[in-house]
Amino acid sequence: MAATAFNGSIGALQSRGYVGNSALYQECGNSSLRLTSKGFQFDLGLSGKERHFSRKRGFCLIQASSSQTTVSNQVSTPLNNTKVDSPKKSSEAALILIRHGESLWNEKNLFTGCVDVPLTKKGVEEAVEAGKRISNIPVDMIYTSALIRAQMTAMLAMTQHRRKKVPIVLHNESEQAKSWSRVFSEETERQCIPVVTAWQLNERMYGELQGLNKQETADKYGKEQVHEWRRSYDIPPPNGESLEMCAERAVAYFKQQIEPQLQAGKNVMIAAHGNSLRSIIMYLDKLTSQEVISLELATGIPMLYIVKEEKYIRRGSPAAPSEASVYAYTKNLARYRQKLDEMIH
Ligand SMILES: O=C(O)[C@@H](CO)OP(=O)(O)O
Repeated sequence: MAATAFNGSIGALQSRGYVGNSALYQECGNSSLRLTSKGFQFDLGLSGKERHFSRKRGFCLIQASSSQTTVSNQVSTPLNNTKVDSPKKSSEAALILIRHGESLWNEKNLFTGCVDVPLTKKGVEEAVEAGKRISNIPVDMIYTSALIRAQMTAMLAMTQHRRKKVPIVLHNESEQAKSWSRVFSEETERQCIPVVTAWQLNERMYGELQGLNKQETADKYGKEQVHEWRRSYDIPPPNGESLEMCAERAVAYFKQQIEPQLQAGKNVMIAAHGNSLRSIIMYLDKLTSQEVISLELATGIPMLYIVKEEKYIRRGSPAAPSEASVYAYTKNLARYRQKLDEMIH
């Protein structure tokens, strides 16, 4: 793990969220302190009180925490020898994926596919909870499927966002719809998050299984056959889409419409479905058709990726809004967190 120079105090690191509940401080030389926290390492120049603190304790472990961290050692440091405060253009971006909360047909254990079923009360609560987990992560654009359960999830999640920008569904289906939904204030537009709805992100079309009970179908056709229909890569359910067919539209849409936004540094949230997201994750994580069989997504759990130099770095699910380590992933996120804190306090 490479250490990096940081021009600031320990307090500054703490307030930016790089140092959380547990950190290993180690003196290295007269005036510097090496700090290891959340899989990151920083060399701190010390002055006065801080030098005294480190001398006194030498090598110490600060109070351990119960909060889990999703940082992995893949990323050595977010700072790259740059001051956190100095703004620098970067094409790093955050990508949040959320499978919709529980729907009324999830609850009844029915194959849903492209049938447009709303959320249950539990699904609403899951979406709100998901929103809390990502409430500190910047969102510039939202993509949802054309189905109400994904749209409800996105909107409910955004009610929890600290930045309080207003998600606005774009209506580009006709020239009239476009012109009738125009906003005439640039300032108001800046306070909005465009929401693009796309059928290509819809759940995989389940064909003649739509509306059938999953357990009864397994009893009738056998557990293995039903598992093949539900999870295999290239075997479609009767008259429906296989995951491969679903990927042909969902991943193509992701590459054509969403990837360019990420490459331009926009932070994107996608609210979609078990199988359309499985196909996108297969692309992001370069999973094989064998590996994707065991990929299962829970309802209402946000997953974070950092997009850096055209690579997707999976960061798992932020455990809580106070999950400080999320902001150590990129300089932009660190700056955003700092600004947000300044705005709110
Ligand atoms: O019924 C569906 O549309 C999907 C998602 O709920 O089910 P499965 O998990 O079987 O792919």
